[in-house]
Amino acid sequence: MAPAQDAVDYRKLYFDEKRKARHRNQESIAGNNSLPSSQQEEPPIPRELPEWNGGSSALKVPELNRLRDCVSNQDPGSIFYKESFLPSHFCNDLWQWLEKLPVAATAKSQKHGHWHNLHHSKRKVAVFDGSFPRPIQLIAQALIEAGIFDESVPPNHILINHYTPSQGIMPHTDGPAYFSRTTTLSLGNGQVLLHFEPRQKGAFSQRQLLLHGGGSLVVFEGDAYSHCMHSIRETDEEYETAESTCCNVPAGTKAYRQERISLTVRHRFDSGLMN
Ligand SMILES: O=C(O)CCC(=O)C(=O)O
Ligand SMILES: [Fe+2]
Repeated sequence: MAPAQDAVDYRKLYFDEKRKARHRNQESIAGNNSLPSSQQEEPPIPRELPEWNGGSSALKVPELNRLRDCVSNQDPGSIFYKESFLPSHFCNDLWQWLEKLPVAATAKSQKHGHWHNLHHSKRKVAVFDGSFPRPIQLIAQALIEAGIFDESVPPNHILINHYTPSQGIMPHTDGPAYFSRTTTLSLGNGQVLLHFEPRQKGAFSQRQLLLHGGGSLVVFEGDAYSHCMHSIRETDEEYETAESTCCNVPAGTKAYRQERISLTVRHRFDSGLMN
């Protein structure tokens, strides 16, 4: 059957984005070469960050098989999931390190690597943009090693969300400021359901994914990135129950909510602005 006129060619989109990113990198390298050397250095990592005691060697992460780890039936290329992607000792060290990140002086003063409370949702967030301290570098390296990120569009932006058991995130898309692939790692002992719903009613089926804590990895791209919104519901219930649209666990599985920290890793096209 001939493809519909308005169907999105994700292969083309992917290669276009890759080409654009490479072009930007080349431009920024060319630009940097003409700067005085004092201005060529990476933006500094804030000195107030806690010490990292979790070791410096590369993380041993499972090999990913994109076909096997793909969980969405509707669009086999768009959602991948791997439980326990990060080693458990690293998750524990990382949780402790993240809890010690400094807190921004005011809700408005967003600062690289500082926690601040979001005004509208009270959720706590911190951002690393452009330059990464050691534990975040280890994660970025592991994601490149696992083939989730290409070196031409490397992870350069990490948004860390700290949720109480009842908190969630409203339906949204991650938008065009980023390369169209989102990777989220989940820490903590609880679980949540991540909901995908089409931006245009009826365009795709709704889907759910149960995100375990303990270093699980979800990657979404393709229609899940561009044509769906994703969200985590707010609830005061002790657990949520997976529905039949859940891609990775049987319907009826309970997802027990607990305090959770997620790290959303992306390639931002104009990364470094926060510094
Ligand atoms: O915490 C999560 O799993 C989702 C976070 C998210 O969607 C975002 O930060 O854009
Ligand atoms: Fe998001």
